[in-house]
Amino acid sequence: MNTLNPAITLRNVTVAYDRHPAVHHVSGCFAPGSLTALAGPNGAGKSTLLKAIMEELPLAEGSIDRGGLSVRDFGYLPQAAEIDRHFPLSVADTVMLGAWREMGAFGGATRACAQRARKALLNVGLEGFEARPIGSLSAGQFQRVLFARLLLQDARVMILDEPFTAIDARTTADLLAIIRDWHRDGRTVIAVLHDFDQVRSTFPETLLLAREAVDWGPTEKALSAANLVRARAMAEHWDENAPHCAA
Ligand SMILES: Nc1ncnc2c1ncn2[C@@H]1O[C@H](COP(=O)(O)OP(=O)(O)OP(=O)(O)O)[C@@H](O)[C@H]1O
Repeated sequence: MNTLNPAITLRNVTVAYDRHPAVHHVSGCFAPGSLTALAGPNGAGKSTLLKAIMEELPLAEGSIDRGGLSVRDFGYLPQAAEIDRHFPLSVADTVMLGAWREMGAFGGATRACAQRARKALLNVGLEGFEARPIGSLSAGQFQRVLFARLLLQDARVMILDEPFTAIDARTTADLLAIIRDWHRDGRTVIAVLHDFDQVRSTFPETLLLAREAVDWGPTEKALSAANLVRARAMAEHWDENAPHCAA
């Protein structure tokens, strides 16, 4: 992995659907090599913010500085519900998609790449699953495959949207260990999480979002009782039809 790691800086980021803001005036910086949980109530704008960072949604206002990297340099795990598992792809092919840049558009899988895919599958506990169609996997096994794909992609920035939803404790522990390894390697990791115990045990930084940033900094401070009460109160008063910048 290239050790030159960029900061991702948000300046007054506002994202709206049909002119109704889902993320409002968020500013701050994911420092190089930081490990940040993105937390907040349902509808707080967490997925929306990740999609904006990944350029899947346009900004209504503000800017995002990716430190000279393109989103194609980022590893991205969308929410499970957004991933189509009906493609007739094998586990090995799915993992090797993580190396598409090395393979080129028509290059096909190199032997080295297939070897790395096997190693990545070993790392996520799926040795021997190479030929299985992805449609036949359990939710937890499929999540392991997606982590193997990220391992192959070897990106300096990893963006994960609810990586542990509907995943059992054993798989969650294994995948959290991979996230800790990424952090030790100096990668920048941002993950949407709902389990505050997981956040407190593994994520040094937290952005607590309730459409606006309630707090962004060291996890213990960001997830203080007062901040959580504030985030919940903000969620109770959301007006889904509020116009852009009414707040
Ligand atoms: N495609 C869309 N069109 C219109 N509104 C949307 C769309 N996607 C999300 N929203 C709205 O934007 C707001 C933020 O949604 P988002 O999915 O970003 O929240 P979240 O914090 O990720 O929530 P959760 O914890 O429930 O996954 C919600 O009010 C949601 O209804």
